[in-house]
Amino acid sequence: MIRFEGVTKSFPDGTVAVGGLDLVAPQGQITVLVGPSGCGKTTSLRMVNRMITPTSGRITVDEQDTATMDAASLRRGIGYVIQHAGLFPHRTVGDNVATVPRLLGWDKDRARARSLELLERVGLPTEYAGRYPHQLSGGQQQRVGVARALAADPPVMLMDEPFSAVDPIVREQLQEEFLRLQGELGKTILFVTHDIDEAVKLGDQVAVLRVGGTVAQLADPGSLLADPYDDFVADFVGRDRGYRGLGFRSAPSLEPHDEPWVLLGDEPSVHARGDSSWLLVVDHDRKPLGWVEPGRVHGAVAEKDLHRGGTVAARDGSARAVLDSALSSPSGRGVVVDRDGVLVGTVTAAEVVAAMEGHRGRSGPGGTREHQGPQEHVAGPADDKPGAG
Ligand SMILES: Nc1ncnc2c1ncn2[C@@H]1O[C@H](COP(=O)(O)OP(=O)(O)OP(=O)(O)O)[C@@H](O)[C@H]1O
Repeated sequence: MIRFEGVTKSFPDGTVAVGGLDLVAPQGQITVLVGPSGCGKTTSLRMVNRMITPTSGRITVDEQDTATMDAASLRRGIGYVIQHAGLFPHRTVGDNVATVPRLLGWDKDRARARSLELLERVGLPTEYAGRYPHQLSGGQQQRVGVARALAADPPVMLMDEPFSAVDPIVREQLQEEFLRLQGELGKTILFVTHDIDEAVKLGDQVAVLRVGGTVAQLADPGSLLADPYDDFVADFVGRDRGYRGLGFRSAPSLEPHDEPWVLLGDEPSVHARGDSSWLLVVDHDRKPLGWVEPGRVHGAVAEKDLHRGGTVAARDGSARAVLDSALSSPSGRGVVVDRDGVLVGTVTAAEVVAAMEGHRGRSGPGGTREHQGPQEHVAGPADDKPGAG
């Protein structure tokens, strides 16, 4: 656990980068610091491993006051990942990953074995151990950066915009893999980003900071999108937050309809066509492949006949995924599958919305108000807030 208690940082030129930060990053969770440029995210992060010394206040890591610890050993016990990975250019990838284990006195063979294990873990071929950083793509370098931070198995990780310097597709892959890895490792992570979408995707909790380095709101991602504390947070969280917030609500319980289907390679029989101008195509495991217009298919259904635009939603997935499957389906019927990807049936957007409205009627508007407010306590009544309601 990382705890900030009334932490401030003023630089000699008078800039107050952090103006009294109170925040707890709980054990085994990802806490994201997000906010506009210059709001003190990086400064806050770097005070944890004492690359920057706080002006006042206290930071503890697992209840130990960092100010009383030896700075070098504090840093060795904390994984640190930065934008552009910050790899040593003249050291091989393997040696980069082995940096902290070697500093900790591990022998060469053990450090090397650990290095190879970690490269595999972050999805890189072990042959890359012999390469130099410039021989890797940006995304691969970031993976090495993560491997290096994990090398000595630190319980705490600080990550400063680690995925910002790569293109959106690679970034998404890195985020997915990071979440998978965290699912296995359960580190206590403080993660800095300026990208609210990244924050709500990765954070167990998200702290939105104001310029001056104070917490405007600390909340889980679903609550942040459903109930921003004030106009600043609402603006920062951005447009489409109602729709994006559905990503954090479970799919409403509704019974999908049986959907007629045809096997790829078979001819659509009159029975399979049903009344619709669209027919669902599945494989031998009854996993959906796409939709066809039976009137345009001559003979057996072939790959080239398939419309693949529709998304597929897991029955126990998010409300957003189920609604999207209906909205993206050419037939207007969203495909719902079970955990193995096997067809369960279809739902329409109107049915999904009706089910969500029914649920809202039972639970009241606005979702939860837990986790709201600037510093971990419930803020004043909603009516007092500018722009509330
Ligand atoms: N060494 C320094 N001397 C003076 N001011 C500094 C110093 N380092 C940072 N600052 C100022 O402190 C404030 C916070 O900087 P910080 O880098 O923590 O912000 P940030 O939220 O990480 O920003 P960004 O998203 O743009 O990286 C900024 O106004 C910055 O200019």
